[in-house]
Amino acid sequence: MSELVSIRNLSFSYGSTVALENIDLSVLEGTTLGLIGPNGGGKSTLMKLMLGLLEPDAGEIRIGGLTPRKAVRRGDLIGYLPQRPHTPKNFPASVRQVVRMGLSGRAGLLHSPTTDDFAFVESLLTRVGLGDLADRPIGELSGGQLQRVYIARALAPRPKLLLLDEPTVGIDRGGQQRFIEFIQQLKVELGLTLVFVSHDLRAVTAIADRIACLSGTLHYHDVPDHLPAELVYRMFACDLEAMGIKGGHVCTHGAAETLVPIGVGSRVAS
Ligand SMILES: Nc1ncnc2c1ncn2[C@@H]1O[C@H](COP(=O)(O)OP(=O)(O)OP(=O)(O)O)[C@@H](O)[C@H]1O
Repeated sequence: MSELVSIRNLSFSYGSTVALENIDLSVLEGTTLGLIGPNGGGKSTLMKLMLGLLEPDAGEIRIGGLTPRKAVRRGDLIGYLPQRPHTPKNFPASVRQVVRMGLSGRAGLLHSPTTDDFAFVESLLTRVGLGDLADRPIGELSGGQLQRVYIARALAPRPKLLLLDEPTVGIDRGGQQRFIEFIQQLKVELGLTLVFVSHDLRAVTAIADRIACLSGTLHYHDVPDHLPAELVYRMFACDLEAMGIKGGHVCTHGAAETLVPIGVGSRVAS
């Protein structure tokens, strides 16, 4: 598997507030990276850097070998599902029209969407379970249905990488489970690579091949099964076992703030 996202020695500050320091991360093609961390840990900042909305102070990010800005401009590399997509009430567009808007990135490459692109949108509408609602004004949809519209829109240009920012916020437990199954299925069907930011440890550990834990620096980058229970307890004040999550060994480091940041492929020692 080749590396689709490569982050090397990345640092970023907002003025005097250091948000990210010396981050090394990689995401292999066809895998899912779950990004976790406490509030203010730098997850959103990393997303913004990956989308080219912020520029690193030091280090670099490459997506498919390109800088994030170039990767976004290419149109068919990165899809993004924002945390709470804004839908103006009475927005005068149908579900199909909103999903087709996602083709504009790809159209930038090809000048105008092809019949093939439109056919792909139709197949996406079916895949996300909105085939019967394609002509419905989006103002009439439920929150869960709207979320599917925006996933389909993000996938319309056929990106290799889909960035999901807290996609299960505001969804009930059953809905979260269905969403996880749904996104896993889409990933397999479309051959996607996913980066999934979430506070929902259950969702992240269920979906991710690897977990990255950020709190200014990188505290963990490895498979979910080795996630140290102690690290989770200190960072999130919650108990892996009580949550029914299969966690790893107990971490012997001190408080989260004093944990030693780790490098790519390694994990906090037991
Ligand atoms: N626009 C901004 N200006 C100044 N500081 C900022 C700005 N955005 C974020 N920060 C700071 O950068 C740090 C990282 O914030 P970031 O939003 O990336 O964390 P996060 O992990 O996404 O948090 P949360 O889980 O609460 O969404 C925090 O200290 C935050 O206060």
